[in-house]
Amino acid sequence: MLRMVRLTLTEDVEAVVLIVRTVHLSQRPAQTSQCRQTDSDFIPLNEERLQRFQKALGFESVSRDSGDSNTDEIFKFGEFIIASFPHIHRHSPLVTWERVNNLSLLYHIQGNDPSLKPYLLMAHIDVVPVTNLDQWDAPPFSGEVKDGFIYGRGTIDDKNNVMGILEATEFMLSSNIKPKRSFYISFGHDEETRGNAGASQVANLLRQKGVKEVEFIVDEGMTVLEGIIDGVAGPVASVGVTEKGIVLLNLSVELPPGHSSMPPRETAIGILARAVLRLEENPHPSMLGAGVETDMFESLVPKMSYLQRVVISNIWLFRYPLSWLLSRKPSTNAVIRTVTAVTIFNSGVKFNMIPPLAEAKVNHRVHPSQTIQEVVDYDRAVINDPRVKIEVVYSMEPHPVAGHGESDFGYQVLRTSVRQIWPEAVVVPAIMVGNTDTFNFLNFSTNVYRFSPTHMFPGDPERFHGINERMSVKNYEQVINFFYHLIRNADQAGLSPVHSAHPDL
Ligand SMILES: CCCCCCCC/C=C\CCCCCCCC(=O)NCC(=O)O
Ligand SMILES: [Zn+2]
Ligand SMILES: [Zn+2]
Repeated sequence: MLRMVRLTLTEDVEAVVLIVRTVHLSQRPAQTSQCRQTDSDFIPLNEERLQRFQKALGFESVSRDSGDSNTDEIFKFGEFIIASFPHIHRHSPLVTWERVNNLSLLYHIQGNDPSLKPYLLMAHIDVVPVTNLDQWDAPPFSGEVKDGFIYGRGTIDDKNNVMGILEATEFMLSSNIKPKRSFYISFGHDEETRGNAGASQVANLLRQKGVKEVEFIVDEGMTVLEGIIDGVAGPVASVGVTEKGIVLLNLSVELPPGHSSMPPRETAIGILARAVLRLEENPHPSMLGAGVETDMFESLVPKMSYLQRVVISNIWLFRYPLSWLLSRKPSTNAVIRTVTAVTIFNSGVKFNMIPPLAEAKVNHRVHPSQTIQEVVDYDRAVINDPRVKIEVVYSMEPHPVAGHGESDFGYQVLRTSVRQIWPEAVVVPAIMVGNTDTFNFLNFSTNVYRFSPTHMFPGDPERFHGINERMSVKNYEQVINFFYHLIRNADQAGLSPVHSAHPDL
């Protein structure tokens, strides 16, 4: 009897804690409101603009590995950009631009208020190679439109952002609109192979020019997600306010070669296969509750049912079941832990020779609550086999967390711009699960945001570096208008929105 009473009391106390915490979160201030709409605020996706994007997708500007890319195609894509946007490249006295290291591009657009610190927009002009050609619904370098979707490598990574930024800037200049705040645009040419010859050189050049600081930076990143986070209805604009680290490991096993008719009990292939299997079967622990993902879930509260609010408002209590739920999908799993991908596996010389060497590349994307050292130590313990040599090929620690509060100007400019294009969206801070060129620019600003105005539905995250990369025609129009609104909003002294989305968007 006594025990029963004690249990009831404990449950009551927990219930009160849950209710208090839930109420507190749901009382957060509402997000930005919408405002007046005028026609000059909207850039229609006419045939000319659509065709420019399709042509951009036609360049096979592929990066395969450091120093191994289609430089001819990348250069031609640059020439196409220069020829296609006359106000940016020829007519406007406000713009200075140059090629950097022959293949990347840097622009400066002069604003008329020198007291405002400039900002930086980034994107990259290279793409990853195409695989599984026979499974594409349209040729990957065609830019073909099928059932309302534009198909092609680069439609979401990252020619959408390159062309969207250019269209928005060209429209502004051709409409004789002069920005108040200066801005830079950087288009790196080797982001897909770590950006050492592209964005890194652009950063060096900016430093040489005496640029020490920018107000904020926006590069490719997380997206507008709909139906992807279980139980959350409507669009969620996830803005990467930090970025996962990366570590590339080379695992190798060396054993004496010999005749396959007299094999040893274990081969280098078998030993290495067991090591990578152990890594796959022992994922790094969930870091849920330790960082930005907590802010993300708390910002989602307005989109949730009462029961979900209770869970999200008390992650400390529901950490384990919530981690289990999120782990089921690769896209949500990537947000809560350091992930492990065995991406290359090589061995064997001849069918009747015992292999002298087996090698594998293991690519980790490191959660911001962990360090590279912790990840390598964990792997070593999991593999637990001294015959497997573990070498770090390269690594980068996770990025610092950018401000994402009510008074963080860059974040609010992004949030306002998103809400003007997707009025029903909730804007949430998030961890960028992939990597970007921003690591070259971290010394220029603490306000670094990784966001692509790509509207994604279930099945779409797999299109990154995958099969049937595509973007809807309507979404490409939103991309252009998102960047246009962002450029206009960055001119405001305060944070209140000035434009609203076109009704057709
Ligand atoms: C609970 C939160 C759910 C989040 C779901 C995430 C859905 C995925 C959406 C966007 C992911 C963008 C990642 C793509 C990375 C693109 C950049 C890139 O390729 N960089 C190079 C590299 O990382 O190797
Ligand atoms: Zn990219
Ligand atoms: Zn990519």
